[in-house]
Amino acid sequence: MKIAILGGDGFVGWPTALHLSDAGHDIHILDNLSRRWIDTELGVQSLTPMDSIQERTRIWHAETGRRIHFNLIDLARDYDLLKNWLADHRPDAIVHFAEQRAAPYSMKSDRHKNYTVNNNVNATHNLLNALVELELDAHLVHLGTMGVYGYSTVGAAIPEGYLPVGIETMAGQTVSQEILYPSNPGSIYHMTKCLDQLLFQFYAKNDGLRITDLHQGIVWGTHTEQTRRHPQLINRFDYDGDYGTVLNRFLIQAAIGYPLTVHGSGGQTRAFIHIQDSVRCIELALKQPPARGSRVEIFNQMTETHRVRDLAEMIAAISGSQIAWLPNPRKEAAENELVVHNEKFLSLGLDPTRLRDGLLSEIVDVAKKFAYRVDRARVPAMSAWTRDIATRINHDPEGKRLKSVS
Ligand SMILES: O=c1ccn([C@@H]2O[C@H](COP(=O)(O)OP(=O)(O)O[C@H]3O[C@H](CS(=O)(=O)O)[C@@H](O)[C@H](O)[C@H]3O)[C@@H](O)[C@H]2O)c(=O)[nH]1
Repeated sequence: MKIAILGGDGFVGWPTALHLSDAGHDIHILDNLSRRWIDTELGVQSLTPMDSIQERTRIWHAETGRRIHFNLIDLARDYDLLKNWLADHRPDAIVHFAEQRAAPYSMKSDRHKNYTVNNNVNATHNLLNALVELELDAHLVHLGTMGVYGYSTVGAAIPEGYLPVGIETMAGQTVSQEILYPSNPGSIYHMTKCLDQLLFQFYAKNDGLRITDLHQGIVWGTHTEQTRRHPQLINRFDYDGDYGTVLNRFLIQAAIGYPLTVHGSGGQTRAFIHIQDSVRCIELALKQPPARGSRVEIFNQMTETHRVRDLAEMIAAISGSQIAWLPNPRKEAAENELVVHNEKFLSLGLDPTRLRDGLLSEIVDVAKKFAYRVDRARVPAMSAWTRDIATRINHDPEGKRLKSVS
């Protein structure tokens, strides 16, 4: 297939481009390189030394003889460029990662909220709009998030996208219907993915677009089979307080002897998936396009759930690290249960990488190898969800934002 990978320079986009190229597909990356600009804005860099996208694709060609094409296009702002590119290339499938993906970054300031909403919603809408206008019947696979479901304290199992409900009619009868699972975002970033869901629902219904939405959990790990092939193909690894996700942060913190930064009681339960499984799931989803005219296909792209404090304790036990119990900069349930249905990918043959299988080698191979590149000052998560929380954190009497270390 000819596949366009929108956001193919990012943390999941790049290994996906390599994986699909390796599988024989004709890969075209469209990216505005915003993630690299945001590194510059924040004054941080990937833990792993990362080459330019042009250099990465040159190395891939030298290693494999296969070409990955790169196009500098901003989906949210360059509608005509996007439309012209789609008209010229008419891909068979499109994988859409081209959104600002960090919840703390989206909550940093009013400017960051605006940027995240404008960028994410416009990128998705421009794409859908162009597909209709060009009568392009490409299968669109979108990287959504488990965070659209929210983290209720009720603890009911989360279905794959749709919830069966009984609605009482005027005549007093109960009719059953399947509705999109009610959105319950926990950040501006997560909210944009909820808005995406509505855009997809409308365009699938109105124009018959074929859309798959992957509700992905927190990705951990760095390497995939293809990124290991050459040092310059290495994936990015974020450890800072805005873009680093919890498990990868704990791994690098353990490697540099920094107390593991648990927010609140660490009772937050979240869904996880290894980067290798993430790229496999995308390939599986591409092989299962929904029929034209059918509703949006939704998969829960996660393989296991963990409580934050259990992860911290597991890594502390392996590495001897201390745990720092910090006031939570986010507004989120202090404790939640999470049971998630993910049978669709398992039935398509996904054989999950379990946390325990991959954890130690991740610490040794990546975190320790590149620990010298860490700026410890960029480890704390400083983005507060509300003004009240910001005030509370900034007026921490100990001046260290630390509740206790154990
Ligand atoms: O040092 C830290 C960092 C995070 N947390 C806690 O860990 C949980 C997860 O935080 P995260 O930063 O790992 O994940 P999140 O903000 O939810 O976002 C990440 O995971 C999402 C999947 S999910 O969480 O919605 O399933 C993706 O959509 C996003 O792109 C990705 O950045 C939160 O309760 C947070 O308070 C800590 O305790 N300590």
